[in-house]
Amino acid sequence: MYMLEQGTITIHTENIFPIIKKSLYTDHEIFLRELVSNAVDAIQKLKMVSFAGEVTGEIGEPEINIAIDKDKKTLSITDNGIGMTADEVKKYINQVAFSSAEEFIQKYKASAEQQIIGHFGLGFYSSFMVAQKVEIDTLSYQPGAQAVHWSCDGSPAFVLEESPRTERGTTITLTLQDEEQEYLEPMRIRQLVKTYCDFMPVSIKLDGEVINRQKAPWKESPQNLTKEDYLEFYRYLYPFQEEPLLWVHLNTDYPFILNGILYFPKLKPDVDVTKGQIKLFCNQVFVSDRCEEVIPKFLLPLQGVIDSTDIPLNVSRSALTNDRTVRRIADYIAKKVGDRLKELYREQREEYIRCWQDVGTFVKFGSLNDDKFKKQVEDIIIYRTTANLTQATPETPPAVEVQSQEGDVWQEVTPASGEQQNPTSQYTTLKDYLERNKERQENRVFYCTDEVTQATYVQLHKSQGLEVLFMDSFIDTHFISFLEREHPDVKFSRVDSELDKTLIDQDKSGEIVDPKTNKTRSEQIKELFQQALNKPKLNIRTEALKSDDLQATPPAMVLLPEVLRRLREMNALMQQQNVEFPEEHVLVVNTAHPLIQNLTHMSQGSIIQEEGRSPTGELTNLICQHIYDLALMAQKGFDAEGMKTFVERSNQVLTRLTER
Ligand SMILES: Nc1ncnc2c1ncn2[C@@H]1O[C@H](COP(=O)(O)OP(=O)(O)OP(=O)(O)O)[C@@H](O)[C@H]1O
Repeated sequence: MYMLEQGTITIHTENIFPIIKKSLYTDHEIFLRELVSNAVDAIQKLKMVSFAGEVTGEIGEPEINIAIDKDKKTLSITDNGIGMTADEVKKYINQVAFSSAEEFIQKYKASAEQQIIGHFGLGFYSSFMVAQKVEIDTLSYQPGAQAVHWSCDGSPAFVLEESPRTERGTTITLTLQDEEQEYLEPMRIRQLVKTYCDFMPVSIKLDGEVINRQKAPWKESPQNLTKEDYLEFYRYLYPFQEEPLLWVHLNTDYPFILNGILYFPKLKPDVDVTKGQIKLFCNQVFVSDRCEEVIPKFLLPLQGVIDSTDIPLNVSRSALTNDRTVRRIADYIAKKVGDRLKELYREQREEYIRCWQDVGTFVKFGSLNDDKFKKQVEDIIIYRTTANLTQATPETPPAVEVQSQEGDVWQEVTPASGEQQNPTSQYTTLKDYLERNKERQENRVFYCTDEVTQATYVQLHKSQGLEVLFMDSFIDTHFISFLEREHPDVKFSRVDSELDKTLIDQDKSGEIVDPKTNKTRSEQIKELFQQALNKPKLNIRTEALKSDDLQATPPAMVLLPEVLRRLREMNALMQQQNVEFPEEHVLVVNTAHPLIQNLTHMSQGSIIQEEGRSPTGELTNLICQHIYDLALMAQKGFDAEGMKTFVERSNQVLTRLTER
């Protein structure tokens, strides 16, 4: 073989390879991505010169072949791309590749300790991380080109000679180092190709079998993809996961190039919302599983793919966070997500409602964190309400979306899966709520944070025509504070924080004064409870609650004023623990309830008795305590002692009642 040249690669750092190897200690496997990327580039360059009419004849089917020779301990990557002439090898390999190697090391040292995303674009020399010897065998597409063979054993010395190769293209052969023999295992190579090269647009073969997918759906135009295509791609990316709720296809080339598909997953309580799940690609080459820097914080739980050549990849993560383009990309993503949600709200309301439970969390979190996003979505934030906004009865839920005359409220359709919320649930925006209720409760919002424990309170409001919003997702506590800042004139009260005057029957308190004691009925009841409960800090109030069905209203209710409750919630948050239910709460005794009325009659019988044991008086006390416990139950659970007392007292009361 004719020797063309023997020489040393001009680099300024003596023996660059040990440094490369050490710098990238954990990331050796990426050499394959780099070599396959070069092969894809070579094929694309050939296509370009062929389009330009510079190639005579057919260029054939482009492909990349990976071959393993366990005996020789070699791994080779062959492409039928553009190839290189001897001069090009000298220029691109000896000079370009190695000067970029040097540059990389300088950069790497400068940002020591800093993690660099995916060590992307390290290029040809990264093969020295795993190889003790690297050979290039190549034939350029140029007419009459001489094939050449280059080899280098890891020292700066190289050999360049003529090669008998007759096929256009390039073969890179690595003789693997002893400790890198894992790359002789076909399984390992398959796994690497699947990770890094799955969506590269050229078929990659191992032992004659194509092992990559090639098609990158995010590069397609959204018009060409069906719902099933998106779902299929999702299942491929995240096998064994529940179907995503919806997706956003990103597609822009100005002012930066960005493609991608982002999926809204169904949120799991155990999901780590600080850890991104989106895969970052650069020109269909996988770069990293982590690209938190590029995604707005509130969208981190999204899944899917983004692909951009405009994200700088060989910089530290902190540099990336501060990069202007990256910040603009993050803004763009937020905007696109907002647009998609608005579109869904406008065009597929029932679908929007179906997803709201999960999507709403993103939207609220985003509104809290991103002012621009907030402005975008503020009109599409919805709340489940107690209002009956349509005529449909629960037995015959409509099969399609029903809009009211105003066009601003709607009825949810029966969800296909059946596991969604109550099909008769209705939703409203805050704006519509305020508008609808402005006559009766201007600038006042009643809300419920727990449908089960606050059921009595909700029922009471509902029965008097007061509309209650359900704000029961974990983010809502913060979100209510946010809404209050946004709407300073609107007052938000939880249903159990106070009694609106609408709920109280002002006439019924029309008081009969007992001639014997000179006290009103209400005063007697209050005293009765004060004595029975003996809690100086408890504020006992008597009110006649309005009701259409006396049995459905409670005999008593515990109220915790909004301010007090929030203070307590804040303390709990800060101390990371449950804070005791404050003793300074309000007990409203419902003088209109038959139980309370019976109680006064009963106690009157006992009060006038002479001092000493009074069985009726004791029973009255027990019942008062019991009524209080029942009311308290809506606010807090029992501790062990409380539970024991409650059960014992229940039995005692029942026994006494049956004795009579
Ligand atoms: N398989 C190949 N076929 C043809 N030319 C190649 C091949 N591999 C490498 N080259 C040439 O060698 C040059 C240097 O490659 P190297 O991988 O170091 O850097 P790069 O591909 O230019 O950039 P990057 O750092 O993004 O990988 C390439 O630009 C290309 O001209």
